Amino acid sequence: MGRRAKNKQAPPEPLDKKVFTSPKKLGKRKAEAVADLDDKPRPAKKSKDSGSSKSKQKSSKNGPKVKFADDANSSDGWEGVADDGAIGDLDSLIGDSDDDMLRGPVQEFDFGSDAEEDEPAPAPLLRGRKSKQSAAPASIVPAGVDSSESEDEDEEDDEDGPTTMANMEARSRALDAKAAAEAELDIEEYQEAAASDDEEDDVDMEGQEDANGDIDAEPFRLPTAAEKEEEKLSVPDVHIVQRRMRECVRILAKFKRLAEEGRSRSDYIEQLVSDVSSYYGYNEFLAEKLFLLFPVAEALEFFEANEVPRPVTIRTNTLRTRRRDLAQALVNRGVNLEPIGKWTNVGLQIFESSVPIGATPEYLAGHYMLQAASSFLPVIALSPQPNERVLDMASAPGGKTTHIAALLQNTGVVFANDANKQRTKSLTANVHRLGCKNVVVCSYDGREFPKVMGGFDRVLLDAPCSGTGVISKDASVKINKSERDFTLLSHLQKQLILCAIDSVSPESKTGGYIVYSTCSVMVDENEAVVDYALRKRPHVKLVDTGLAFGREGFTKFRGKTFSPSLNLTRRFYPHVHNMDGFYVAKFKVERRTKAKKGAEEEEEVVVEVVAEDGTVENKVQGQEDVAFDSDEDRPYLQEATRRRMKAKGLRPPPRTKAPAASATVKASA
Ligand SMILES: C[S@@+](CC[C@H](N)C(=O)[O-])C[C@H]1O[C@@H](n2cnc3c(N)ncnc32)[C@H](O)[C@@H]1O
Repeated sequence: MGRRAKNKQAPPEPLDKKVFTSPKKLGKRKAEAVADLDDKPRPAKKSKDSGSSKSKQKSSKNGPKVKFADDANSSDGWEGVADDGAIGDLDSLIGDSDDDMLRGPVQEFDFGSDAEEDEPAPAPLLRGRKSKQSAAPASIVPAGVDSSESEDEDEEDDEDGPTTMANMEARSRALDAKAAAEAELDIEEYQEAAASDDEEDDVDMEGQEDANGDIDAEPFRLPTAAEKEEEKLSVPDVHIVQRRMRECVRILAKFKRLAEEGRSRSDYIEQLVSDVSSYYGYNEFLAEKLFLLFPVAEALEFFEANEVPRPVTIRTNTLRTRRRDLAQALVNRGVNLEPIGKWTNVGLQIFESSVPIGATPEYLAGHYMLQAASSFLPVIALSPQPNERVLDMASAPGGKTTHIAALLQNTGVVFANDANKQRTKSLTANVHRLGCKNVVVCSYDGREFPKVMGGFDRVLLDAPCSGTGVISKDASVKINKSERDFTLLSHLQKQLILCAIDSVSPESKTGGYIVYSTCSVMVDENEAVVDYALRKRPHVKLVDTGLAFGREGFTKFRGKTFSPSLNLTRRFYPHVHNMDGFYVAKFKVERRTKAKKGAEEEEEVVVEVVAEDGTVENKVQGQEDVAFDSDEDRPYLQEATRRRMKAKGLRPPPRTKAPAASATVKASA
C-alpha cells in the first residue's frame, strides 16, 4: 500500500455503529463493542490498497503533471459523509467552481521556521514508545503480528537508496505517514476483533487465549488492593497494562457474563482509567474526563489516535493564487500532495516533500497557509460575505483571519483582535504575507467588546481553550490540566461568548451570525458554554453550521440537560475524522423583543483590566469609562497619510503639532 493512500486526510473508516452509542452515565453505560484481541488470533493486517497508489506516487515524483490521486479505493471515510469520490487531475480542478471561494484558517504544524507552530510535544510518560514523530505508534494490541507488511514497506524504502540531505525530509514525512497508517490499521483490527467477538457469544472465560496467544492461560482477574499498592512502587510492566486494558474493555461490554464475582463495573472502570493514564501518559484527572466522553472501546481509539500526528495540510490563499496553480508549483518542487476532500476547495494534504513546506518560495510569497484541516471549519461555518464587517475576537496567529479576508475577497473589513500583544506580531506578519488588505489588527481583551466597537455583521470567537483536541500536537496537555483550569477556561469562554454575541448587529442585512469554536473536546468548554449563551441571550438561536460532517453536539451529558438545539453544533474527533478534535457552533442574532429583554438575566461580567503600570483591576463590565479620543488618533492618521503619499511619490504636508494625548480607549482603569 502506498504511503500516500495510507495517510489520506480522513482515513479512519466509519467505525462499527455499535461502537458509537451515545455516551451515558458511566455507571449505567452499556458498552456494546468489545475489543478482545486476546481471545482469538489477530486478524491479518488488511491491505487497503492494491498498490495502485504506489505507482501513482512514483509518477508524482517523476513528473509535474501528476494526477490528484484518488483511486476508487481511496475513501475519505468521514463519518456521516459521502466519500470524496474522484477528484480528478490538476486540469480538472480548473473548473473547480469556487476555487476563489476559499475557506481557510490557521494551523500549527511543526515546520521549523513557521511562526504559527506549537511547542514541541514532551515524550509520553511511563511508556516504552518512541516519539510519535519518529516511530509508528504502538497499539494496545500485541505487537509482532504485522511483520510482513512492514517488511514490504522496508523494501520500498530500500529501493530508494541511502538517506541523504536531499531525501531526508521526504523520508521523515514518509515515516509519519507510515505511523499514521499503522495506527489506522490497528484501530481497524481492534474493531474487527470487537465485531467478531460480539458474534461469538459463547466465549468461555476459562480456556481463552492470552495476549500471547497461549490457550488456557490464567483467567484474567483485577489486581487486589495489595497488588495495586505493590505495582505503584515498581515500574509498570507495559504488557500487563496492555492486557489489563483489553480485558477490562471486554468484560465491561459483557459485564454480567464475564465479570469476576464481587466486582462492580466501577472497579473495572477505575482500573481501566488508571491503566490508560499510565500507558498513554495522562494525569488521572484528564484521563477520566476524556474517557467519560465515549463508550469504553471508543475511548481507547481516541487515546490511540492522540499518539499519531494528523496529516499535514495547507490552505490555498485565493487572494494570491488558485489551488490548481499552487498544487502544480509545489509538485514541481517535489511535493507529493492531494486535495484534502470534497468539503474544501482550497485545502491540500501534503504526503511528502523534498523541500520544507514552511519555507518554499510559494509559502514566503503568501500563496498558502500551513493550517490544520479542522481550522478550516469555523470559517466555513461563519461564511463571511463580501463587504461585510467581521470581528475575529481571538485571532492570533491569524489562520482564520486570513481565511476570512480571502472569503471577503479583500472587501469589507476584518477586525483581527487578540488579547496577547506578542501574538499579534505573528498575526500581522501573516496578514502581510498573505496580502490581506482589509484587516485591522487590534489588541483588547475580548471581554471589552462591544464597548470598544460593535455592530458587526459576523463575529468569530475561536476561543482560548484547553487544547484537548490537539494532544497529538501538544502532549503537554496530557499532564498540565487540572479541574481548576477547566473551571477558569469555561468561565472565560462564557464571558467571551456573551461579548461576541453583543458585538453583532441584529440589523445586519447580510449577516447577524456568530461562530463559536474551540480545539477542545470537553463539554464544559463547548456545549455548556453554548447552552449558557442561549440562556443568557434569548434573542440568539443556534442554526445549522453548514458543515457536511461532524458528530452532533451533546444535548445531554452526565446528568446535565442542554437545549435540544445543541444537536445543531458539531464535534470533530481525531479517531473519527482524522483531524484535530474540534467543536463548532453557529448562532443567529435576532432583534430583541420586549419579552426577550425581560427574560434576559443580565449577568455581571467581571473584566480584568490591566492598567498601563501593569496593575490588574477587576471591573464589572458596563461600568468602564470607554471613550474615544479623536485628538489622540490625529497624529497617527496624519502619519499614515504622509506615508501613503510618500509611497505614491507625492510630497506630504508638514506635520502639525498634536494636542496633549489622553488614553485612546479608556477601558476603565
Ligand atoms: C485558539 S487561539 C486563536 C487561534 C486563531 N483564531 C487562529 O486561527 O489563528 C486563542 C487565542 O485567544 C487569545 N486570547 C486569550 N484570552 C483572550 C481574551 N480574553 N480576549 C481575546 N483574546 C484572548 C490567545 O492569545 C490566543 O491567541
